[in-house]
Amino acid sequence: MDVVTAIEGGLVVSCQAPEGHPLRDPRAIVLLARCAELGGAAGLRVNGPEDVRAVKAVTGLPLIGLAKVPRPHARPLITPSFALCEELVRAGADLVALEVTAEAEPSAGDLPGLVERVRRELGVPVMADVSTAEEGVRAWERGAALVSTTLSGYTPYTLASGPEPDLALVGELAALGIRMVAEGRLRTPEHVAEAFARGAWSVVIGGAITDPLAITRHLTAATPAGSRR
Ligand SMILES: CC(=O)N[C@H](C=O)[C@@H](O)[C@H](O)[C@H](O)COP(=O)(O)O
Repeated sequence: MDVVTAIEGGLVVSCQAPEGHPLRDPRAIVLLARCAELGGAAGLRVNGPEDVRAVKAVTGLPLIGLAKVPRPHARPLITPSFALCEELVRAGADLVALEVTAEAEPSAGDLPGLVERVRRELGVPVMADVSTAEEGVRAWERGAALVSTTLSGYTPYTLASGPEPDLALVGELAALGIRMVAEGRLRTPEHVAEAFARGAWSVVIGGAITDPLAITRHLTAATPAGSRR
């Protein structure tokens, strides 16, 4: 079965940990991936060729690879070059996630063109991480197999969108026939059900599953001791 079909109607778990996080170790990412697989995940989303290679060695689940490129005083860009896509595929990614945003385009170049090129030259489907409907439509028209709401709330022109996932964007683009992935700030079964009710192809969840540091902080803040800190 192809990777896009394999994740239809399922949960993809994003197993990532940034520099400085206690789980920033490929061995820890592998353990998170194994938990996700045992828990019934339909796929995995993994950052960087090193982690992709490590996870690929222990699971048969469809593997979405991305490569975050850090920037000073700004969020990292998601896979902003063909060379990074090539590395991810060499490491075992079945599908490449790359951003198609107006924010990245001035430095990264023609991102819808990159979608097309990756599909044609590397022979893998592309998940376009976008922040607006316009970006989603541009990516879809140039051959993205999936469009994900990953960056809604993270580009300067969408920062006002708040703590909830942008499920309205899922619904808006799914209504146009675009294969949509709901990603970013999903935390509850209700978020998951709502995403599918609005036409999502699949959902991606990261921190709510794979970041015990953030979950602990969130819960300690509700304790008397935590709120005194
Ligand atoms: C904005 C950005 O760079 N998002 C990244 C994309 O890969 C990851 O840091 C997120 O964890 C992932 O999108 C899942 O989202 P959440 O962790 O909210 O469930």
